[in-house]
Amino acid sequence: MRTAVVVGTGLIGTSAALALTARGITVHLEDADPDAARTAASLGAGITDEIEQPVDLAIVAVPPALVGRVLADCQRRGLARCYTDVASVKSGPRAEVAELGCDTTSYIGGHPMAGREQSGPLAARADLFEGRPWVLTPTADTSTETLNAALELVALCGAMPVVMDAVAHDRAVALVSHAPQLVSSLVAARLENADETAVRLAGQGVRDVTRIAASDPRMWVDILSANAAVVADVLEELAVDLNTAVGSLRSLAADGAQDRQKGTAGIEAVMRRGNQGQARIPGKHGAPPTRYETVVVAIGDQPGELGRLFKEAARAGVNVEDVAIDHSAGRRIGLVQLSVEPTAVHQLVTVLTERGWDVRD
Ligand SMILES: NC(=O)C1=CN([C@@H]2O[C@H](COP(=O)(O)OP(=O)(O)OC[C@H]3O[C@@H](n4cnc5c(N)ncnc54)[C@H](O)[C@@H]3O)[C@@H](O)[C@H]2O)C=CC1
Ligand SMILES: O=C(O)C(=O)Cc1ccc(O)cc1
Repeated sequence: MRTAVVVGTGLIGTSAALALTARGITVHLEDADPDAARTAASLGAGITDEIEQPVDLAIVAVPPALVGRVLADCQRRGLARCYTDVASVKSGPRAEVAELGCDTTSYIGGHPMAGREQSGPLAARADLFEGRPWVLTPTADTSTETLNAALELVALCGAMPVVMDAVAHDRAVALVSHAPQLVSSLVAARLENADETAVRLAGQGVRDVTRIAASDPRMWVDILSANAAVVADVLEELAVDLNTAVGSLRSLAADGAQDRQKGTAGIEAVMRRGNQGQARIPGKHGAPPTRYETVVVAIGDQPGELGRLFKEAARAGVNVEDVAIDHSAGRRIGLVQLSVEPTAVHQLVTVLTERGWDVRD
């Protein structure tokens, strides 16, 4: 691939454009909002010049409900030889593409499984898709040239291609992305009118569960509208589990020993099922799930502390797999949780302690 056009230069379009530009591809940028295209260009994602000859690949990165119309328009203008999109749902856009009479040989559905809570070009990152699955949904119509162009796009973005049927894709993302988004928002919504004294106690657990509750509501209305029935099915099953958990808690709160035993068994069962499900989530770069151990280090709330800590870990020959920081309410220290391979814990704790760091048990 030598040339491409990104139509819709928001978070996802600009991230893809940055990755392609970094690999020497000439990327044209278009957006219904000229400011968005100009901003993407100023970030080094490509150029806003008119397209004079059809480019190798057009990447349609607009909200799901617009994919069909925008693709039809791009094909009418003869922008590219091959076309793909990045929408978070695949069945609706596929049906619209067919209804609008688009050329289905030169179009393949796509969905990179990576995102951020923010929207727009300023939130874009060239490495957003690095090591992440990127679903492609070819049909019997899809030409080999189109499939190959999409596979090249995925490779150039550092992602891993996963070929799926559109309906299976929508069911899968309802489970692993769309329902979790709503659950995160619902948990965060409980905090809306909560007492300040309660919210101040928030620790890493609630931060983890509510991180994606900061997402853009308009984008999620678009995504959920396009997969509403399937997500409703997932949440209905969740509601059954939720009611069972409530029943177990009521039993635990009751006086009788038998009730309490039943409650304990119920809660233990749900926790164990959760352990099993969580253990199935793939690790970094799609590797099998890895169990990391956490080393907690207290650091002063001053510039450079975190950098110094990472340097010490590197000097100890320990790879930090993940990091989270818990700020102590009202105190000027942060508790840094370094996730490392279990075999590296001893070495890291020894080195950090020797060098005067406040390592917590
Ligand atoms: N945000 C996320 O975490 C992820 C989003 N996606 C999908 O990527 C697509 C884009 O989402 P984001 O980049 O997050 O949204 P965004 O809101 O950051 O960007 C969308 C862009 O499309 C432009 N646009 C709207 N109508 C247009 C039209 N008719 N012609 C040209 N441009 C038009 C908007 O002006 C905006 O700049 C959506 O289909 C979304 O489902 C996929 C993976 C992750
Ligand atoms: O933030 C995360 O962990 C995500 O999973 C983001 C995300 C949002 C929408 C998508 O269609 C794909 C990925």
